Amino acid sequence: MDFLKSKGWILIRTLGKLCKVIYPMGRIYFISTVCFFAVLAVLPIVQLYMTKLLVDQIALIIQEGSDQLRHGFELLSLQLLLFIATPALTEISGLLRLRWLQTINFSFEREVTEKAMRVPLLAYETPAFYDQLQRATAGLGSKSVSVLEQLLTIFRNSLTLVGYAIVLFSWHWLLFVCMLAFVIPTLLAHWRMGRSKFAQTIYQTPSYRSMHYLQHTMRSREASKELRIFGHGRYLLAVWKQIYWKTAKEQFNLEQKFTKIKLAAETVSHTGSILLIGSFMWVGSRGVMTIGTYVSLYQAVASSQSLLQQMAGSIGNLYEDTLLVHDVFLLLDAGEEADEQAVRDTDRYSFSHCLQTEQLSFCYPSRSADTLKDISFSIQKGEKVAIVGENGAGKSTFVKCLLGLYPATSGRILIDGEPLAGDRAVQWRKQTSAVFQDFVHYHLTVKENIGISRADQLKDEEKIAAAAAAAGASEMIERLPDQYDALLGTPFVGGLELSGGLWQKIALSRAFFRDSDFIVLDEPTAALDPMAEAELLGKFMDIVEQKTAIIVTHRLGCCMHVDRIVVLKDGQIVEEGGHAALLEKNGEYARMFHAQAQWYNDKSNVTVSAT
Ligand SMILES: Nc1ncnc2c1ncn2[C@@H]1O[C@H](COP(=O)(O)OP(=O)(O)OP(=O)(O)O)[C@@H](O)[C@H]1O
Repeated sequence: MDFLKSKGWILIRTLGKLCKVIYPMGRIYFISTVCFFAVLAVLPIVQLYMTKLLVDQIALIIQEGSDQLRHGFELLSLQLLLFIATPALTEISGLLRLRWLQTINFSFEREVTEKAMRVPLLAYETPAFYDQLQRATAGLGSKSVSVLEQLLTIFRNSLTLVGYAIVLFSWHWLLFVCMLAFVIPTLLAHWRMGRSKFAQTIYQTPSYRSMHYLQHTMRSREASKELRIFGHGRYLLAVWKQIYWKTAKEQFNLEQKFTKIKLAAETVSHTGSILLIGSFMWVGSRGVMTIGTYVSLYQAVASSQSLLQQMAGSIGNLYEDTLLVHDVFLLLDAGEEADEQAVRDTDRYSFSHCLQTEQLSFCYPSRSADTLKDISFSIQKGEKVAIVGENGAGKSTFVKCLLGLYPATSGRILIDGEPLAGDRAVQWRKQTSAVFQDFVHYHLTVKENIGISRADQLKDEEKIAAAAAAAGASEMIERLPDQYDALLGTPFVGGLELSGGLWQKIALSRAFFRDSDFIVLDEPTAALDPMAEAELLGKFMDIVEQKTAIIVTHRLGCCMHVDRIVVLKDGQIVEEGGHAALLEKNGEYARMFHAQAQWYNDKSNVTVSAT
């Protein structure tokens, strides 16, 4: 908000930057659009001159008779040409402009999307980032285009105005100066309105996000079941309605306030123009002016007044839109993780020894207390470790730190003794693979769902089939009508919906498809049936044989297969060791294990006693 204070400077800088960014996006369109605008700017002046010639010629024909007719028809032919040329040029320039604007829109949409994929993951933990992203999504392309259109309109109107100014100057210099003075109140009104509207957009962004969220929830497939069972649609609708009318009222009030100011300003401007035209009538009454001159002066005053009003509006809109574009440029200039493209495959770093953390602490930006506290941990290349602990212990957060997705708030994460940051973090991620708890259901084909973890190998059908087999998904895929080409997800025509467990198998296949040294599986069997879980865990060690693997799980049965178990509690490691050793220790792990085992035993007891 600081930049609201230094408004003029921001405006100039942002416009300069916008032109610099936009020019390379379509040089030909840029130059041709400017040329067309220049020609279209001159045409009204030519028309004004033509009107004067025609009116004077008609007066001559009335006075002198048919001798003057021939020249009159010549002038009419020119007038016809002008009538045809003006709309033709307008249409052609409109088409050119459309193509140019499409190019700009595409480039900016792509930039914002790429930016969203490149910012550090931690940005997604701050509401300010979502606000900025929402504004950018709501239209960097269209706002930039609007800025350009305003600029071009101002440029075209200025050129036309120069023509009118010459006509007015030719009579008296004071005429044009008066015209300029009359429009100053309107200009100030639009300028202030532009600034206020921008401030309102910034202020209302969180409300807009809330509205979008509520609308999405009420219309989404995910929430549709609960909405019908719990019937809370009316409640959500009422919340949405309250926010909608609050923001709408604020906008209406602002518009109402400025409508009054604009009307007052325009009244001043129109009164001034009428006074000027009245003065022409007075001069005309003294016989100093031809009828043609009177008509052209009248037209020059009326048209330049309308142009100046339009320009005042355009300047106000330009101001508002430029501030919004500046806000989006702030997002585009925000810090990024090291550039994935720049960290080339040839720079690929090979994990050879050990991943470790030294007194690692991590705090989410929205929280005051550390989620991970002072964790010192290491995993050797090839080792398989299970991380267990109660809900909220910090398991998922910890593995995200190990994957280089979150940076340490204090302490260090080291890969083969080197800190995990910058290029090294990007290089490290190229060697990692993961299945997160909230893995994505891509509404793409089965093949794409599996192969996008190595998009460059998407055509390797054998490898895709092998990854599916490793995750126990082959049989299910082969039963689908189009097998690996089947489209998943019902939102699109022909899409198939899978069960939760089958989606999880697809997510596992995706993780296995990626050639990675390090793999993290966060609750990989949560949605699997007992048979599928047993099958996956049975061959898990074979699948990850060559890899370093971490499995986060609440199903403690699978801990028997790993080399080491780490128990997290309140963001700290409280126990570490093998299954047997931890049971013998009779601590946190043993307590959790027995709680689960007892449940199975109790059930089996019930079954036994019942039979
Ligand atoms: N994005 C976030 N922003 C703020 N706090 C978060 C965020 N994600 C998780 N937390 C908090 O961090 C703590 C640890 O969460 P985490 O998901 O790492 O636990 P977990 O051990 O994986 O839990 P579970 O077994 O339920 O999956 C919790 O108190 C949680 O509320």
